[in-house]
Amino acid sequence: MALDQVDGDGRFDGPTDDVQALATGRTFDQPRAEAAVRELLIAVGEDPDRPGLLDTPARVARSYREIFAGLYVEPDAVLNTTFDEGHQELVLVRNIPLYSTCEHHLVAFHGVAHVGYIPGKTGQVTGLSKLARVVDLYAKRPQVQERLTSQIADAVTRKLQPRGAIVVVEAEHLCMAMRGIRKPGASTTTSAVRGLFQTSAASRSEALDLILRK
Ligand SMILES: Nc1nc2c(ncn2[C@@H]2O[C@H](COP(=O)(O)OP(=O)(O)OP(=O)(O)O)[C@@H](O)[C@H]2O)c(=O)[nH]1
Ligand SMILES: [Zn+2]
Repeated sequence: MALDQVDGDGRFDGPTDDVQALATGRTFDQPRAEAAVRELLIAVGEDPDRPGLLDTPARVARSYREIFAGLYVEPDAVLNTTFDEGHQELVLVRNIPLYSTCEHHLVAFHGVAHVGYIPGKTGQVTGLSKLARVVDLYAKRPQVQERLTSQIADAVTRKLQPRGAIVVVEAEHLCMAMRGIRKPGASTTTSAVRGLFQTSAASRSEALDLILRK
């Protein structure tokens, strides 16, 4: 499967077979999104026919296509690429930049994700970039931070069958910064642990020490 043909924005450049293997069955409706943005501009009291806004509906629609690219791709498929390294200890990718969209307000939350796992008996590992791709694809959906964190941990557990998986997400929610309660700088940390990290406090705290080390 040619996963590198799935760009960060979810566009497919590969042959049809690859698209079928990865597609979720959802599609993006560009004309409908454009019409909705035009309606929204009218609803907020703007004139969508003034020169500065003429291209805005099409532009915003394309932007949504990119921001929600993870709706059209099956994230698990990213983890189909594995290889046998016989490695039996922690693999941890820290500080994976993350941009997602709060499903309550459709504004951004952004920060970093840390993804770690201890390979299963066979020592089967995946490419490091694949962990970042899974983060990216689940982030590019309407989300809440808790679900995003769990979905990443569950995908790693399902696909790699590791002895344990741990995911920590640290993010700032613009819905709490630019509006509403207006607390810029407030940071939310969520974690999801699976397998050994649930049962062994020592393994969990060792991983958390490494993850949160500055
Ligand atoms: N648990 C959780 N809450 C979130 C997340 N993103 C946004 N929220 C919260 O979702 C809640 C939605 O609350 P509502 O009362 O329905 O909406 P609202 O009137 O716009 O709320 P305010 O943001 O407090 O103005 C808010 O408290 C947000 O802070 C998230 O990822 N996880
Ligand atoms: Zn929000």
